[in-house]
Amino acid sequence: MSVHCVHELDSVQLGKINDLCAGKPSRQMSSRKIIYLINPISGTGGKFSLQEMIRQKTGEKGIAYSILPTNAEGDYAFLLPFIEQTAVTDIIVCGGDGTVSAVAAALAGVDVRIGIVPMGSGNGLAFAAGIPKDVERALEIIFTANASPIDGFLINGQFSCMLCGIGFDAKVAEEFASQTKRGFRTYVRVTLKNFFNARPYPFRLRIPSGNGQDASFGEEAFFISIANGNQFGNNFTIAPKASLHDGLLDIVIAKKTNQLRFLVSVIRQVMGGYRVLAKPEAESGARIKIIYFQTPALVIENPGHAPLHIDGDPKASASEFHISVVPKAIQLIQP
Ligand SMILES: Nc1ncnc2c1ncn2[C@@H]1O[C@H](COP(=O)(O)OP(=O)(O)OP(=O)(O)O)[C@@H](O)[C@H]1O
Repeated sequence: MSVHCVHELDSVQLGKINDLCAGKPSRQMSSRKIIYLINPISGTGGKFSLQEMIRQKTGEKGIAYSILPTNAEGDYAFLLPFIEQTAVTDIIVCGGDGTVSAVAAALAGVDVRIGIVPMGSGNGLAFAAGIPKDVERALEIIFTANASPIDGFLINGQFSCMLCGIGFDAKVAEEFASQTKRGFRTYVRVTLKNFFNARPYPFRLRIPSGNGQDASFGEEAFFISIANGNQFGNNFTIAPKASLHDGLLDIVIAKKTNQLRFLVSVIRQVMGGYRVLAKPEAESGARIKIIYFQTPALVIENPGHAPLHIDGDPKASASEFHISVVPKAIQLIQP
């Protein structure tokens, strides 16, 4: 297979991937061909032993494979020619949500299986799908489990597969991205630091109804989460009723209140204490501190220019966000 549009790959990497695609499976070989993408900086652990385990386990299964590094730009379009000519059957992301998100964005709608070996700081999509952090068990799922479709969504044309946030959690994501050390502890430290300075932002939401009678309401809030998966990561389930494949987005609005109530209401939400509202607009002026509802699409006006993150990575914000679900966007290997 000759390859173009692969400026991210050096000649050694290109050689590896061409060998993988050119090789014909022997009688003992599986018909699967896997590309593992390893993020060298995600999470806290070194990735040397991971590479060793991948080599050992994938070799034992008789599956042809290649291991490549991820790239800081999050550009994975170079994978398409390999997949579209059906040579490569599986792309396995060894990294966190940011890496999964960038790979999924490039491969949405493409006929390829995507697997995850959770090696990030939060691993929200992997945990929402029931993929364990233990590398050996995660690899076993890749070898034995089926792939099934999960939704994604678009926010102002940018793809997300797990969760976007506008406001407080985006501020945390922004500061986290500039830390030299990643991992869970860094998340906790940065979250606590920002918590005491958290401030509400003004928002206006419009929820299309399909019959021309859109619901609309304004709200001051610390953050709005738009969730396809159920969590921020680390099993912190901000959208406890979310399903990865129901064609709906779970929207969580943490309304303006004092810092203590903000904390208590978020904890209550994580514990499943707030029900999903059929008419969220009816609750906007009420005492309830978390508004939780489900919708396939919505528009959020953001006049206070609250910051945005997409799947944990900070992104440029906007004064208005148009958000809609993309049903069955990717094929995820999951237990
Ligand atoms: N080869 C690379 N060199 C430097 N940075 C990289 C490389 N590949 C990816 N990145 C960066 O890694 C970041 C994404 O990391 P990732 O989301 O996988 O891990 P994490 O943030 O530790 O975990 P999580 O998102 O689960 O909290 C992106 O900012 C991306 O630019």
